[in-house]
Amino acid sequence: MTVDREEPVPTVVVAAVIVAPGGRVLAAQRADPPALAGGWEFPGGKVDPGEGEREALVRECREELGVEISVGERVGGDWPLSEGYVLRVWLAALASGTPEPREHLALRWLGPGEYYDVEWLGADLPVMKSVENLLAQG
Ligand SMILES: Nc1nc2c([nH]c(=O)n2[C@H]2C[C@H](O)[C@@H](COP(=O)(O)OP(=O)(O)OP(=O)(O)O)O2)c(=O)[nH]1
Repeated sequence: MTVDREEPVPTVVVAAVIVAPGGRVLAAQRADPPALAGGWEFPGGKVDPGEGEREALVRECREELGVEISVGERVGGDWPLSEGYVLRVWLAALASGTPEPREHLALRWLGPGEYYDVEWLGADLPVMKSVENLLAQG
């Protein structure tokens, strides 16, 4: 009998790529920690124990931006983050409200041609590339 060494379960970070008419996507500038402050990401955060991933996405967008979203299709699989964390990403649309930076330094809507105008966090740059391809397919 072989005994598999158990893989530690990674913490899941969920993020929403909120897409608005014209292919605009919402980027958010992190306020902390110091190592990440100033970098741009997609709104989201860690899934709480017992919470569903889409549920966490809706909660984080409510807390961070003051908006309600509807969650659409998944973007890719597990995007690598630092050790012990994985990033899972979904497309989303605004259902109600106007995003405001409650926890971020700033928000920016990036239209096609502007997708790389911000300093994306390392994990988010390939996500942006994948989103660009998805949106180009229509
Ligand atoms: N939310 C978010 N986090 C990201 C992205 N890309 C990326 O590398 N991260 C990293 C930054 C953080 O180390 C971690 C997410 O932590 P967080 O601070 O957003 O989580 P949280 O809102 O649950 O915060 P907290 O309760 O732990 O303070 O994942 C992204 O696109 N969105």
